[in-house]
Amino acid sequence: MAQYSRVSGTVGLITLLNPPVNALSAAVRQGIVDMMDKALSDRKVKSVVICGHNGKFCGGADIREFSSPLTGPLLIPVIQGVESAAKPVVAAIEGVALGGGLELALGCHYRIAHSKARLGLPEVHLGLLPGAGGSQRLPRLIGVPAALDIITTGRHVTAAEALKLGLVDRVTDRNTVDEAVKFALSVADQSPQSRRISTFPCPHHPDLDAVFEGVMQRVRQRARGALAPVACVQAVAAATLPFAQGMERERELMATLFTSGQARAQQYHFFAQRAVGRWSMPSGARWDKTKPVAVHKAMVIGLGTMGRGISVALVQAGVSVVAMETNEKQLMDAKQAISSMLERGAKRRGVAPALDKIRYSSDMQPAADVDLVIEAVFEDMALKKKVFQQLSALCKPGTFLCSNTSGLDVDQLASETRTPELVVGMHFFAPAHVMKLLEVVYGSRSSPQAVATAMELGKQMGKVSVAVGNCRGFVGNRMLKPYLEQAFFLLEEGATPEFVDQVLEEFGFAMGVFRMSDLSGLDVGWRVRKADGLPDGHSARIRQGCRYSPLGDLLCEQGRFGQKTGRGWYQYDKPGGQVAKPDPWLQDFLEKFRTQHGLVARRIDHQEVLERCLYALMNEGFRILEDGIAAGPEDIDVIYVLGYSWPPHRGGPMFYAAMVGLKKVLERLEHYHQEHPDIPSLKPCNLLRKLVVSGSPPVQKWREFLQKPQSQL
Ligand SMILES: CCCCCCCCCCCCCC(=O)CC(=O)SCCNC(=O)CCNC(=O)[C@H](O)C(C)(C)COP(=O)(O)OP(=O)(O)OC[C@H]1O[C@@H](n2cnc3c(N)ncnc32)[C@H](O)[C@@H]1OP(=O)(O)O
Ligand SMILES: NC(=O)C1=CN([C@@H]2O[C@H](COP(=O)(O)OP(=O)(O)OC[C@H]3O[C@@H](n4cnc5c(N)ncnc54)[C@H](O)[C@@H]3O)[C@@H](O)[C@H]2O)C=CC1
Repeated sequence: MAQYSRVSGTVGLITLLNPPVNALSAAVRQGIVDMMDKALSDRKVKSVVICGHNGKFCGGADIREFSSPLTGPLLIPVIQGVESAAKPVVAAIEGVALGGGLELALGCHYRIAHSKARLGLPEVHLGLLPGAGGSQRLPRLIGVPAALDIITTGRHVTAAEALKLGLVDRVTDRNTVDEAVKFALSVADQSPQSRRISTFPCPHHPDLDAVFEGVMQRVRQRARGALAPVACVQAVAAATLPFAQGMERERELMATLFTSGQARAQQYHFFAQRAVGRWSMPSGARWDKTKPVAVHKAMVIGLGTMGRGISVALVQAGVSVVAMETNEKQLMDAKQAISSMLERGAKRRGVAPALDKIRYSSDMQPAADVDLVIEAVFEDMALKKKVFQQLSALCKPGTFLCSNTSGLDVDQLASETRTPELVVGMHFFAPAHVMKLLEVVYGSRSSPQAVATAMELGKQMGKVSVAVGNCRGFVGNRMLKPYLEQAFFLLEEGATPEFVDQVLEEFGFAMGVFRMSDLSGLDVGWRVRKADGLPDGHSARIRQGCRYSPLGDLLCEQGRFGQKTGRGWYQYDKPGGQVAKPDPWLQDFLEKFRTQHGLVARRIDHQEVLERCLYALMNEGFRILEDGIAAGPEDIDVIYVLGYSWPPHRGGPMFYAAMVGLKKVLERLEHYHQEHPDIPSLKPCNLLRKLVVSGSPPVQKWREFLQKPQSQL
């Protein structure tokens, strides 16, 4: 709803009221219409201010309403009503003006923003475009190139930038509503006619065609099959037409997006990201019942790829860090790398680099005086156990001990300490200062407070933290195993790395499985498999009664570790080279391998690659739910979109399974498992069968079918 009052004698003040972000629900839209009528019909009122309750202008349309038929007045005529008002209307922007919120502000005749306000049109992240006139008014106000940037990236603009762009008329550090009221008084006698953005011509640009062409090319490349970014460019292009025609084009494009599965997937992802914050543990411990401990000082142990990024993320979150490394050369390199990452980050954010927040050490002693430790040494259980023993002896009581292990048993690490309740996994993703995902792994003895503290610290670092149970590979890497396995089997059966990657990239992954493996380094998994007892030079294809592909191990035995060695599933022009090219050596190697094992290459099509890789991965997702390792499908989907480049417009693997149809997924898995009975990951899991028998309920209802995991505490 919206509230109305008259202030300073002649200003009508309309306050949007729909906590927490004053989203434009049907009631709010109706409230705007009614309160505008009131203000316009009140003779004493000469001008109007629109603001938001509780220091937040407006977070946009109410996204929850998108899944049911639209009711109440539509936003487009509501905004048109504001713009066509005969009395000047001023938007007082505090907190956020996003999406429909900014579109409403663009319908006002003046915009005053608080210096800390953020403005933006993030609809593209919801699979939509700014469909309430935003794609038509913004370019008219700030020009096509700047509007294209804001609309296609969905980024938030600071008040300072908004002022520079001409998006707002004034920025203030004072009470924004008071300033807006003063401003409204000062323009009360002026006609708003010349301030109606819909009447502005689209600003001239010397080469608009080239601008659109360049942006469209970039957008298509980045979109990975998403429709919304492309439609955003098409909508802005229509701003060069007369306003009414541009609005018609915006409406057409919006209607296509609005009813697309992609928009549903991206809106699901929006709420899933928020849902994972409401974590719970098998013991019944929950997010709202457990207070995290504030972390002021942390230690990072091991300054390789991960330790460096984690240190940067902590410093940028305002935590003091002691960064520790035993290898002298690594320590020197890390100092340089961390400083330059901090400097680049600070430059981007327009602040001074917090270099004084980090100090370095080559021994463990400083662990005695920190609130939390994150261990990031090699993925070697014996080494990690030793580190945890040392920490247990050194740390003050209450210090949280965390491991960045990619998949080792957190309980085993905890059992090396005197305080297993303070041990959790904090599994970051590379590069750790950039990637938004953090898996927080609770072991059987982790305390709720340790989980809450790690979850909160993740949030402080700008991550989306997902609490997961303890098992080999946790959620993300556990699901990756059957996916990788299928890709290897497909090579054995006749596919090429280029073909498998092409299919997966067309699906929307940023990188196919083989390019991704080359980038991460093939040796990482190889070392883990060797630690598990994999004998060197052993190329057996059946292990413990199940099919096994030794291809990855054989490549490593040849020193082909991927991009870093210049050779892997592809060849690169040099070690560390970026451009992957098909390697004739690999073709030859695969042919010899097939001959050696009596395999005959067959033609493998697009559908088989996609189904075998993705359905095996989803099947493991169902098992993870069945085992209670993830609390719900949303957790898995957030992990896959934010950590493994699953395309957001496909929601995540569990959402995608529901979109494809659980019955179809089940049938195809049954088919492939019949063809390959020695591949257990293709055997459909019981939960999938149960859901199909229950009529394939929507993903939001799956939790009702999950058994409550047994409390391990
Ligand atoms: C047949 C079809 C014909 C079709 C024709 C179509 C024509 C239709 C024309 C209509 C055009 C309307 C177009 C339009 O207006 C589009 C939009 O505005 S889409 C929305 C754009 N806005 C956003 O994307 C902002 C989303 N929110 C955020 O980014 C953040 O929440 C925000 C920065 C605002 C605050 O962040 P933070 O403080 O970190 O809080 P949370 O993120 O945790 O949020 C708190 C709480 O609020 C919920 N929430 C936030 N925003 C919205 C929202 N816009 N709608 C509903 N709910 C919202 C959020 O989910 C949290 O609640 P939980 O319960 O925890 O989930
Ligand atoms: N590289 C990746 O993409 C990811 C790795 N991880 C995990 O993070 C951990 C670290 O991985 P990376 O950074 O890739 O390894 P890395 O090999 O780049 O770095 C490990 C560092 O630890 C140092 N180190 C070894 N023993 C030490 C000790 N006792 N004390 C202090 N430092 C010691 C090494 O000298 C080296 O600099 C592993 O457990 C790995 O599985 C987790 C997520 C992603």
